[in-house]
Amino acid sequence: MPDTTRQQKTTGHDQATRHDRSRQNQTGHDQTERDQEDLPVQTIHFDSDREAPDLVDPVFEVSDLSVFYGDYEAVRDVTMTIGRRQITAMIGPSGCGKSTVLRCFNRMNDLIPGTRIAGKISYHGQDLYGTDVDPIEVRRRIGMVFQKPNPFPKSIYDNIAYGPRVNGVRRGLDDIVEESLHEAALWDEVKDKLKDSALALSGGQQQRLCIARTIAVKPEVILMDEPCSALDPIATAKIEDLMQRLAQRFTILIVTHNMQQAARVSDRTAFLTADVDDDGVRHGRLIEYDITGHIFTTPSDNRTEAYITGRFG
Ligand SMILES: Nc1ncnc2c1ncn2[C@@H]1O[C@H](COP(=O)(O)OP(=O)(O)OP(=O)(O)O)[C@@H](O)[C@H]1O
Repeated sequence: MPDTTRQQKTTGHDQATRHDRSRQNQTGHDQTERDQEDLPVQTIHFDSDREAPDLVDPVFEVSDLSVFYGDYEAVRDVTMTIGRRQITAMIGPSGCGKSTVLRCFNRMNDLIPGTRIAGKISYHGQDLYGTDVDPIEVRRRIGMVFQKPNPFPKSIYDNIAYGPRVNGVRRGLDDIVEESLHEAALWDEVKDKLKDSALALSGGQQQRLCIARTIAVKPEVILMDEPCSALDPIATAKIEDLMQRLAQRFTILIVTHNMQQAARVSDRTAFLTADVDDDGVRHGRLIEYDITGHIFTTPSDNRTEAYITGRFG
């Protein structure tokens, strides 16, 4: 394919080096990579002026994490540190274990029978899976927003008030509801219909309602599992704007299939993929974890390069 048909992925990235790496990919890696010469290179826009965050104040430290569903080791040996008030994206091809890893951060996998982990996740230095840790309290501090908006079949008000009520809050609910809806950038759209059913909202509004519901119990961390995959581009843009604002107060981890989204919103990006062991079993692995700008401009691993340029996955 002539070079003129290739799009420049990011500013300042060396075309010759990229081409050389591509050749290595062709010869060096697994069969999931497609024929690179036939495919256009994907354009990922990355704001290169964005400040690179450091990890001086980690919220989570993950070491040698493996996750098993029964005997099946779905994810193997993940080690990464999650910075406070940063947005960390997890990207990678379908089935590489992104959601599996995400669910470990608030022990949601505990709810799936037969699931266990090996290795360690520390939360502010404490073993998240320690025997003295209450998983319910973990899920209050580390909230989750799912792929499909899932409001309760209740009023907008009662959706937001639900979590605080369960936690025993009886006073000041009106303020909590208003603040949470403000923080989720939904207040102006719903302030006159708080008693209406949440199910009457649009998909994008429902997802912001779910974010407001998560915020209402005052978590420190918000996990988002493909939060925009069911939304149109306008609703997606609103959620992305919202994430940027929420990151001033919350630590956010997001799983996304949308690499542009990871490049647009995240401070750090983890690239996972699945490889096949000698027994023919696929295991998810963390290939590369770095500042998002590095992942999308100068990835260290050929497989990351191949994935972000659309050559496999
Ligand atoms: N509840 C479960 N029981 C058994 N295996 C599971 C379960 N959930 C996921 N798996 C397996 O674990 C592996 C990783 O799945 P996971 O859903 O975490 O990947 P993913 O990268 O999030 O995929 P996708 O991008 O398609 O959502 C897959 O092989 C999947 O089939």
